[in-house]
Amino acid sequence: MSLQASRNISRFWEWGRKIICVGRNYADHAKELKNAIPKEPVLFLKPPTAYVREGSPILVPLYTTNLHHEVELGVVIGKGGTAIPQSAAMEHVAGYALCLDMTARDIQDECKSKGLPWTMAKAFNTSCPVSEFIPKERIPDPGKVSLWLKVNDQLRQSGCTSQMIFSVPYLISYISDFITLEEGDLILTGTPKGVSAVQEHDELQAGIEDIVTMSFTVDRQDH
Ligand SMILES: CC(=O)CC(=O)C(=O)O
Ligand SMILES: [Mg+2]
Repeated sequence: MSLQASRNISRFWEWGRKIICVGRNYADHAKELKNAIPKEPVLFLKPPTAYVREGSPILVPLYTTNLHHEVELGVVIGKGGTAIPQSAAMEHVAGYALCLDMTARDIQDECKSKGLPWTMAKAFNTSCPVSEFIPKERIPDPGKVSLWLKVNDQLRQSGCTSQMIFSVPYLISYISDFITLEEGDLILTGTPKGVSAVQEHDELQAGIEDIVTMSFTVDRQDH
């Protein structure tokens, strides 16, 4: 198979591209963590080694006792660019994915209090579970879709992307002003309220309306 033929956007997680995450993009979540409502997007990165797919477990790092789920809409970039105007931003979207931004909340709190970056809290292996690729046509308006997440059949998060402070086109334009977006990059757009801790053997299920669902088990890292 030629290199060209092996690069299928519906398997974007295999491409080794950037995962750019937006934090505090829902006022109700910023409030539950006692964070200020941001005036500009709060950004951080995960490496491609953070990806995990259904069938493999989410691993709790040895150094945390408070691993949280954050359900988020992911935007898959189909056409790269720098300084993309908001008016053209949607032309750069190939599709979407349902994502979890797994967060070691105790480590994040410690980093925040020391003024340190969140890398240990956000970027560890398996910190980015993703669903199958959702073609762009299946979500005509990314500003109007509902997301939910259950832990052991109990609903923990339920929100709508209409609650986002910064819209998908705004985020694409804002990010591309200083990080060149490339085909296969993923943008995580932030989480609504309801984040909570998960334990070893928990079953996580999440979905976007009747468009996609996914499930993961939680396991402890063994070394
Ligand atoms: C406080 C956070 O962890 C920010 C974040 O990731 C979010 O989705 O909001
Ligand atoms: Mg998040």
